[in-house]
Amino acid sequence: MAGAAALRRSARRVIRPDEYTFSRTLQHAERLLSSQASPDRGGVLGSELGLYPPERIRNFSIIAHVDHGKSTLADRLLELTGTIKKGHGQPQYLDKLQVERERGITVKAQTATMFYRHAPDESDAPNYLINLIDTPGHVDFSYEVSRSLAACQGALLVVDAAQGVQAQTIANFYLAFESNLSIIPVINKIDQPTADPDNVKAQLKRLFDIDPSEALLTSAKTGQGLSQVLPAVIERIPSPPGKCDSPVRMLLLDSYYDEYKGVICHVAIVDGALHKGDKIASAATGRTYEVLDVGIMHPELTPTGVLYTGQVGYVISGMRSTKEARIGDTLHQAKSTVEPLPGFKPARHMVFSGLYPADGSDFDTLSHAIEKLTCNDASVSVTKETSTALGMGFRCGFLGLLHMDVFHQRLEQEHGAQVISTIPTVPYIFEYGDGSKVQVENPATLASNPGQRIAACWEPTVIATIIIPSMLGQ
Ligand SMILES: Nc1nc2c(ncn2[C@@H]2O[C@H](COP(=O)(O)OP(=O)(O)OP(=O)(O)O)[C@@H](O)[C@H]2O)c(=O)[nH]1
Repeated sequence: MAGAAALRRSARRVIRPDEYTFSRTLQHAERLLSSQASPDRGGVLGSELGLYPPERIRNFSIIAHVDHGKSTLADRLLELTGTIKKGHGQPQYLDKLQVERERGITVKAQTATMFYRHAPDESDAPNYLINLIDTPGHVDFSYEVSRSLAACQGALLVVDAAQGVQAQTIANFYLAFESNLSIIPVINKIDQPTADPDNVKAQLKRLFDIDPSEALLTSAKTGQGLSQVLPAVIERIPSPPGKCDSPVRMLLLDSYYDEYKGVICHVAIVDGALHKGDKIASAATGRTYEVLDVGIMHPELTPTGVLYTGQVGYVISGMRSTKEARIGDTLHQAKSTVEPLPGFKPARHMVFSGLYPADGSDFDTLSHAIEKLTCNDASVSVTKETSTALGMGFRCGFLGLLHMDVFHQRLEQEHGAQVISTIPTVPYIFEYGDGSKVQVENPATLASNPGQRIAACWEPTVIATIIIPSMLGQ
């Protein structure tokens, strides 16, 4: 235990006259030691999490237009806090899917817990627990963004210093604004020769009424200005609300299926504490489960045995399929009655397409692949359909064309399915002479002779606001 002795020594070296500092530093070292001794119990962080009451927790998202640098900024923050090693050789760490890496886009929101030391505490032990949620920038995935924001009290609004405010900056700003989040503007990529931070500050003032003095100027590439980011998170974003001594109540943010571990739910603990072995119930289905494993994303699944009020982490509770893990559901202590949390707006499917196996005999393989993938992407709707030309297949609803493309690519890459997809269509509503209406997602399902006259037909329209630079408007 030479390492243990060194840790103890380093803990003692930083002892200050202040007793609180002393005990925290020593406790931190002890936790590290116990984790080294029993890594499988979740170690480092098990009982250490108890050192972070809600006032020492910050939960925030990074929101931005696509490619403005969210994932790179997230990498830098993870490095700054020692959550990942510098030069870990895997840029955009939180972009884990192959499709995300190939296309350079974030598709799925990801969470990471960081431990950070913020003045005025004098010890060198971390004194804040910060949960960072990296969200997708493309409009098709705004459903992921709004879900993530429900677990946050604040957001970094990242804007490219050269491109300025773009369409998704506006859409994401309003998502965060409507969720009452504290917004910290971050003007990123100031290293670029065409960067014009003053112009971006003026845009932020004009469009969102953000005081220019609030903007942080950063380069996630060179590291310039990054040291201001986490202090701003701590000083400007409120701590999560919640009652520590109430029975446990948590919001189910996301779920995915792991071949070995089963359904893994991401949760935000709103009230109380959740321990391994606890019995919990779903407010949506009434089913009860035993907590088999619980922990944080640090940045990978790290068992801790417990999660306290205000913390964000994962729970494994023997759910068989992600259909049981309804996103937006409230999980709570079994046998207690609790007020369910508000949940989320359901996903609205904008585009429908038929998916068929390239070889008709592979229907079962495709069916299996779709089932597995929808376990990790609950925003896709799936119904079976049959086409005279293509045989048995599925009609799937997506949030947009990019979402459809990404789903298709994931089916092929992650599940080895060979897929033919039909031309995407939008849902239509037909109204008959008697006033009855029918929504049609697949042209084949519209009765060719319904026995009545079609009085009207509607297709989706959007109410759009077009914002263009004033130069082009003249
Ligand atoms: N010059 C410069 N380039 C940057 C900076 N930050 C990020 N980039 C680059 O900008 C590109 C997009 O960065 P990402 O971090 O993937 O952007 P994102 O906002 O996460 O993109 P999505 O996940 O698709 O929404 C990458 O090529 C980065 O290397 C910066 O501060 N300066």
